[in-house]
Amino acid sequence: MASLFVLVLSTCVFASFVWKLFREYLVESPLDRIPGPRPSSWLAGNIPQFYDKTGKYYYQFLREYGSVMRLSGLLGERLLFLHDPKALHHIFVKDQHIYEEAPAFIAINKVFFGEGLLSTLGEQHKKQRKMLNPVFSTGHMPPIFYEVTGRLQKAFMNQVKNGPKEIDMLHWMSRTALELIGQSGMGYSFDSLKEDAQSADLHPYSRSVKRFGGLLSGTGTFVVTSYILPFAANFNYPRLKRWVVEHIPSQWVRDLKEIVDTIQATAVDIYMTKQQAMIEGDDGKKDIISVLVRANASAAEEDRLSDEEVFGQVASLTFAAMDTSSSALSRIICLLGEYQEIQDRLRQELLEAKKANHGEELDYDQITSLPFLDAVVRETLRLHPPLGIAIRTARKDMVLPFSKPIKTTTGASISEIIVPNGTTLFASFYGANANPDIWGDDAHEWKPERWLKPIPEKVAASHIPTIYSNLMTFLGGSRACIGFKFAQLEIKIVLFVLLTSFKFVSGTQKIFWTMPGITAPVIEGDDITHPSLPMFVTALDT
Ligand code: HEM
Repeated sequence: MASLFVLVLSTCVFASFVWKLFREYLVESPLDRIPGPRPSSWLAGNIPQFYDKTGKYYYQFLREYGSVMRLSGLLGERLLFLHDPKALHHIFVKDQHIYEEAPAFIAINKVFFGEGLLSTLGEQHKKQRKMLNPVFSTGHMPPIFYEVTGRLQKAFMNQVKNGPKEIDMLHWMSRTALELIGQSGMGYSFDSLKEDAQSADLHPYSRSVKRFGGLLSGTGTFVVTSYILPFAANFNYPRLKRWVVEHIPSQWVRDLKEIVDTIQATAVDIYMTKQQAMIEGDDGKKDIISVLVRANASAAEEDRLSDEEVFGQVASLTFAAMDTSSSALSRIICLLGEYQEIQDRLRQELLEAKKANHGEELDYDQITSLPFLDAVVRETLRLHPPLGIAIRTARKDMVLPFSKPIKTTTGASISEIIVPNGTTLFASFYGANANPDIWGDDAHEWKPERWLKPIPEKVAASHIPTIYSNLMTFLGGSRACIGFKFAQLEIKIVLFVLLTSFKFVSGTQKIFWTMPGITAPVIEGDDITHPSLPMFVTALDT
């Protein structure tokens, strides 16, 4: 019986390939009749020369992801890489309703996180943002942030009280980020942040999310993520779906199922606790989901989210907040380990602010007004965006204009490009944030002090889709990061607490940062599915 289902499933997948190829190659697009240059091959080796002046981002991207790209090209996908500001403005702002989230991503998110912001499109997504935007602007977070970071500080102190020690910063930043979103987002504790907790003691959610990226990357999983998951996400017979999944004889499928189950079970647990608290009249909690549940209960009928949609936000927010913030924090501390003079200057600013505040923790206004802390955070998020790309799919034949002509591999100069319906577009945040045409010749250097001066006129005039400092790090337009203020505050408070107590020095091993997905540090020679960032930590004499 199980093999019959596998056979039916494979036939459906095969039929969908054939239909795709037929649609791409045999059905004429109106754009085919328009004369004009277009890449001779949408895939092949032309990607770096054609779309990337710097080369750096795409070469690494292709090295780590190249086989997936080639396979998707063979299957008839059209892929377009770009970072031109005008083109990006069209994709994420002007014509954002045409350039939608790639179907495979929406499907993966739906399977794993339910009906939250990460997996909805169009009017449903708009409705969810309308309900959630005010919830995020309430800014009650500092006290709980300090409670969590206080535990982190204690855990570090216990480890280094007898002298400097090499500590995996990524491990600790991930645990801290999860506990921060758990406590301030859901009023839920994922991690006690005890220093002696072993991997097996961590919350199952934490272990599951860590395995999620690794299991879903690589050529082997490409067909599943691009074709089977979209099919599964829209197959609305949950019992049958579960039965099929349980009978597929594959360890990989069993692992994925376990991850989905853990993420969903955690979200259910959190959501049910909230509902119960509401019933019992405990409605004073200020975490994001409690505020959302209350706002939803009193919203007009047409604006109200369903239970599935509120529940979907729990898993979506936890996932969206965890690895992004911990990646950003790890990168900043890694750079401060390399640039000791910048670490000293930053520490001095933080210690002076603490002293001026009589040794007390800084409130929201105080911490957000520290100029050098802000400069270090901005510069790191500019040059090293935790998420390197946004992927969109054109839902109509379009023509995409460039701000200045670019050369094709055949040597022709073009100032716009034809984008047929179905083309997948990869927008490079790194390419846009470090574009020398906008940021100047030192665009690729990490220089926090650039933020202490007025930003170049060209930056302000670039019209990059943005909600943060003319950078694409948190994107712009209707799908921009809803947690960008939360993330900045969290990063600043963790840095404040750690740098006023400890000194950080680079570890002995060489580190490189992976690029597709959320960037993560890996020791050179280690498997990229096991990221880590060992650094020497010393307690300060204060
Ligand atoms: C440094 C940390 C962070 C970075 C760099 C970041 C970046 C981004 C980016 C680039 C997107 C758009 C992705 C796309 O559409 O392709 C996004 C979306 C999102 N982020 Fe963040 N994020 C961060 C932290 C957070 C935090 C802390 C939260 C929650 C508290 C959060 C919640 C979300 C949500 C829910 C979305 C989906 C928004 C939508 O589709 O309407 N993020 N983030």
